[in-house]
Amino acid sequence: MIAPNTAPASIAQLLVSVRDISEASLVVSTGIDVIDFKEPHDGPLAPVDPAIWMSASVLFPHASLSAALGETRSALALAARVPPNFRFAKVGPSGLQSATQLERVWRSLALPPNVELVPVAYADHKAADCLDASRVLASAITTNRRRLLIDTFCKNGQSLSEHLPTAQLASLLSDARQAGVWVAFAGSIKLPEALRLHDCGVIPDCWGVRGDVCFATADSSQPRTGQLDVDRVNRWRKALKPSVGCPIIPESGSPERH
Ligand SMILES: O=C[C@H](O)COP(=O)(O)O
Repeated sequence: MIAPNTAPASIAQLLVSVRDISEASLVVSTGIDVIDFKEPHDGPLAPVDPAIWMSASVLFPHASLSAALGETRSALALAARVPPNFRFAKVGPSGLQSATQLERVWRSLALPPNVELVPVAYADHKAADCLDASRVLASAITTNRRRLLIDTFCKNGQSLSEHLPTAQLASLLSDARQAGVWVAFAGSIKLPEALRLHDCGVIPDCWGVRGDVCFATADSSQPRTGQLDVDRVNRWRKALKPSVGCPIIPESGSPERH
């Protein structure tokens, strides 16, 4: 077992990426923690149409909502359009090769005051032409960010732990925990892989999934472009939180039903 220096969270949150209101409606009552809007056909963090964000902000006002904003150019263009009651906005670092560049982009995002930036690090950072996860984490810590999502840039079926060995994931988690940074793991992660990491004591604060909660597609390397399968979402939710009922639990408040 690889034990991070500080105690891991025993129950991780679950973020599920959806592409539209109909998929969001399917998951809102499943007990997942974050509903993340992302267009899986267009890349690792592609934004959906901002009109979908607006509808979600009205239809699911009590859910923890997240928007993928893409990489630098689209994130800068879209940040101000994220609805003020969204909780998170995820921004990718591709093409940013220095901490100075990365931190400048983060600073320049005109997000509404209560929408928290979730900086993203790519496990396959060379393919994304950017800093590696430990350097993105270091920037997050020095600029007092509270969140980090470690994802994969290439969505070709290779998962997070095929790019980063378990010991490295444990070390990133340990460094993040010591600095009080919440970490989500994503990147073509399948439930058995998450459970294996749990068994090793490598437990992030949150798991982010898309491909593993979709119906199979004709192209097995692209499961994330399939249709969302609520049974698979429930399988993840039950595996992570066997005793939790159906509420979405805002981090700062008490459970609320929808
Ligand atoms: O933020 C999480 C991602 O949407 C995960 O997507 P994926 O499981 O298809 O890599």
